[in-house]
Amino acid sequence: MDIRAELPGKIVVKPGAKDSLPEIIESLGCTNIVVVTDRNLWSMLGRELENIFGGRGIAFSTVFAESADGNSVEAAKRTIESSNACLVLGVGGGRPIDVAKYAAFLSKRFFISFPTAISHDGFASPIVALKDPQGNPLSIFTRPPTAVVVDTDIVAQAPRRLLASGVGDIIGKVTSVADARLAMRLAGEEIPEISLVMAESAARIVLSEIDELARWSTRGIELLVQAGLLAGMAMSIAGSSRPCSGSEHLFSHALDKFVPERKSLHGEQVGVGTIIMAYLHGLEWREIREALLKVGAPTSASELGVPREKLVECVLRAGELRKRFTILDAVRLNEELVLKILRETKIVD
Ligand SMILES: NC(=O)C1=CN([C@@H]2O[C@H](COP(=O)(O)OP(=O)(O)OC[C@H]3O[C@@H](n4cnc5c(N)ncnc54)[C@H](OP(=O)(O)O)[C@@H]3O)[C@@H](O)[C@H]2O)C=CC1
Ligand SMILES: O=C(CO)COP(=O)(O)O
Ligand SMILES: [Zn+2]
Repeated sequence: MDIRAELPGKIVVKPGAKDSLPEIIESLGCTNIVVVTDRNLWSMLGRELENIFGGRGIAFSTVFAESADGNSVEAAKRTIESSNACLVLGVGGGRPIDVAKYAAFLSKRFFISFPTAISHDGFASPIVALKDPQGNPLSIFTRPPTAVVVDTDIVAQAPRRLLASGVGDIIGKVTSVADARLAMRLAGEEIPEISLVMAESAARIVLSEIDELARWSTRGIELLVQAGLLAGMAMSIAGSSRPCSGSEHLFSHALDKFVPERKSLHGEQVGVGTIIMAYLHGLEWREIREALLKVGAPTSASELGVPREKLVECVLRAGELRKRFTILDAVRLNEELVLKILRETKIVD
């Protein structure tokens, strides 16, 4: 099948990578940028970045995106237009990066992704994940980042919970790829093999090196970043999140929609969803559960902070949220069977 894809133009992953930002910005012919971040992260990094940009005559405006919604994107767009910025730099976790990525895309500006934590693979992907007015997932395919710059010194200092969430999101590729292959077999869908192999490889890196990751060593952080880069590029090549988002993500999106009061992170929800969907696929769900336990990611409803009956509802209704063929379209679930699965996989008592 035809492939027509863009990938990130530059990738820098190293300790102190923040110092590479000026040369990358200048290489794009830019001297005036907008930084999209949030107040806490800017209090942590703002002075250093100010010095780095000031020292090279790079002018910048800051936009604080406390939530990833239309208002934040519009505010960022207004600042981009009013300052006639050449480029948008996203600094932070998933929310600021999504707002920066989408505002840059809509304003037709370069976008540099500078994640401060690897809590999922959005830092390296063309995807912006918003919600429609009914709370359904809106997976918007924009463009891959012009550059991905990951300062492993900064990411290594991120709360372990965030990094464990990133591990969960990457492990989810075990079932997202299984769903994609099922869709090709049973629903005649065409998906580039290269994108599936890249997504599978991302999960394999994390699963085969889980003890290194659990130490949160420099090498462990680097492996998580590399897995995220592979996943992001897989989506760029596939032209959608299909290789990296299957039934395990539908479960996560169902939690977002039907349990709005929850406090769990995307990758944490995906990790638990992967246990469930691996069971449905007849895959080795115990390996997945063990890996999540090793990095301290949630493996149960109580750790997600979701009541049992809500969790059952989310499994039963996950398939409603998106027209994307997954294992949920190939099995007939009911409350009793879902409870049996949740008990057998130790997600509920
Ligand atoms: N584009 C994509 O492919 C995807 C996008 N998403 C979107 O991403 C968002 C979820 O992203 P996620 O990262 O899980 O959650 P958040 O963006 O909400 O970040 C979680 C927390 O991480 C904190 N944080 C980030 N970096 C650091 C750091 N280095 N040190 C200390 N705290 C840090 C933030 O703190 P503070 O707020 O105080 O700065 C924030 O409270 C949602 O909007 C979701 O829709 C989800 C999946 C995929
Ligand atoms: O989270 C993602 C990949 O990890 C993006 O997936 P969605 O397209 O389901 O938002
Ligand atoms: Zn994800």
